[in-house]
Amino acid sequence: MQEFDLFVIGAGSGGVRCARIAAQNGARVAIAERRHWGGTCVNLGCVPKKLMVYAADYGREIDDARSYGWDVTRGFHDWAKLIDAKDREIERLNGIYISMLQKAGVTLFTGDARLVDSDTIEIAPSDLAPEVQTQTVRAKNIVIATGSTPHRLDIEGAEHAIVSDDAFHLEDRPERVAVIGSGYIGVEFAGIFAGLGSSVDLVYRQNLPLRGFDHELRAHLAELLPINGIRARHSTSPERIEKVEDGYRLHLDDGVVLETDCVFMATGRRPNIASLGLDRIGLKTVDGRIAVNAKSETNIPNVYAIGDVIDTYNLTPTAIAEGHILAERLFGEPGREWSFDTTPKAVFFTQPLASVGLTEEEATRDHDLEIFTSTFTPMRQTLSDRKGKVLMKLVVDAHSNVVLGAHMIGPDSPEIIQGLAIAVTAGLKKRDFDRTIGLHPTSAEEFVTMRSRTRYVPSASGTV
Ligand SMILES: Cc1cc2nc3c(=O)[nH]c(=O)nc-3n(C[C@H](O)[C@H](O)[C@H](O)COP(=O)(O)OP(=O)(O)OC[C@H]3O[C@@H](n4cnc5c(N)ncnc54)[C@H](O)[C@@H]3O)c2cc1C
Ligand SMILES: NC(=O)c1ccc[n+]([C@@H]2O[C@H](COP(=O)([O-])OP(=O)(O)OC[C@H]3O[C@@H](n4cnc5c(N)ncnc54)[C@H](O)[C@@H]3O)[C@@H](O)[C@H]2O)c1
Repeated sequence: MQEFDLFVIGAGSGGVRCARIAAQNGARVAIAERRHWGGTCVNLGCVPKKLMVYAADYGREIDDARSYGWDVTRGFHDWAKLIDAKDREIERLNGIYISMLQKAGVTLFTGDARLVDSDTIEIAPSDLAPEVQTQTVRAKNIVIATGSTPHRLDIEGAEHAIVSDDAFHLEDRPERVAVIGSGYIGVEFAGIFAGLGSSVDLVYRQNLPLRGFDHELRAHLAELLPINGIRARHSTSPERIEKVEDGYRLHLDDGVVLETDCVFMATGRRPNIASLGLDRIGLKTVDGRIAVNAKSETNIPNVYAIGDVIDTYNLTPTAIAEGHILAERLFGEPGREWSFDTTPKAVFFTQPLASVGLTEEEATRDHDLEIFTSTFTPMRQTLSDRKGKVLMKLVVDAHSNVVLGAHMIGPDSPEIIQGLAIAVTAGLKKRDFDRTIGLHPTSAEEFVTMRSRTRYVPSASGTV
């Protein structure tokens, strides 16, 4: 039987990084993948999503170019061509992931891996390689990096709905789409479909989209939805989906019935733990996720878990960081520190949103706050008369002057907030922002020229 120092289950963002760094530190490493090399981000997540966001952006840019003197009209968008080009790019990336692992000396297994006991793994044939023989191997350490899968609501007719995995492979673009859920995926795909010409309804339970983001940003996003051709159906939940001759009817609990060609459930994801044989070794789970401590350790010595399967941050850079730290701790020099608390986040909507640090609602629990905001029309939109203002916001501790959070909705906000994430991670003060000279003319310079405080917010706990 083959034996390894480390066996990684799942070749996604976290697993690939963990395997590569461990192998580069001299460990004998193997990795198993059952579906697609590179995992969700590369195949059914960040990468294809961003390519589709770009596709939608081009349509608007063609419209706006006319105001700048270009004699162009928005023609027909060829959905099949986009999907084909996207698939070719992803195939290229799959190859890069495979060769990167091989170059690092990692042994690759294609198939469905499960635990036989705490140091034995069985790899059975999967859809990616139905012809392979079942194999059993041994490993001193096992990392579970199996990611997550879209969750479907348990309502009548749920089988008629698509989830994000399907959205990347639709043969045609639906003319009418009803998106359920206003988290990351719901908001991003509402923007993609509307941008490409579909008629979009966004159905969500709360009064504002994107729970968890800064309230002021969420309110601003709610104003931008109709400007971008999206009908917000807020404060309502889906009851059932009915198949009708020319599509579907989505029945909502406020009595509204939406006629649509496609119901898209963007209602969260669940960790992939079902087929891993966790019960067999007594591995502890909590609410469907693998329970780990701050060192990615499970309750079974030498079995670790990272990424979406632990359901903590559920982002690619955090899965990568967890994999890297773990590999260095097990086989190398534990080196760098990573600041998970200041993980920046972005939602790639038509006017993207991005945030780093605390929201006003989070910060006010323990801090007296000074809030700085700026709302303006970006210069690029002035000639084109495109609607939709930029909102920028700094959340500052009133006593220490430390910038606790930076938030923005508007063009290029993810690129701008990535830079500001360094400042927030470094604990810089508002006066450091103030002494920074602007880069003109940009939208970003507004972050260093917000001089007048918009409001003072005393701590909600009243104890500061
Ligand atoms: C539509 C969408 C858009 C997203 N956009 C972004 C974004 O813009 N930015 C961002 O930071 N994050 C984004 N994410 C989230 C990001 O993709 C995930 O957080 C990230 O991929 C998690 O990495 P992971 O390694 O934990 O899991 P994954 O990347 O999901 O990898 C897990 C791998 O394990 C394999 N596997 C599972 N079980 C087994 C088994 N038993 N045997 C063998 N292999 C197995 C799976 O096939 C998969 O390839 C997006 C997600 C989605 C769905
Ligand atoms: N840009 C990015 O970084 C990015 C993009 C896409 C996905 N992701 C990651 O993938 C994860 C999954 O994305 P997601 O959008 O599916 O999940 P999410 O948790 O962000 O949003 C889920 C949505 O479904 C709704 N919902 C859940 N149960 C419901 C019910 N019973 N009835 C009605 N509505 C219900 C929620 O209210 C919410 O609006 C995200 O949390 C994020 O970590 C990140």
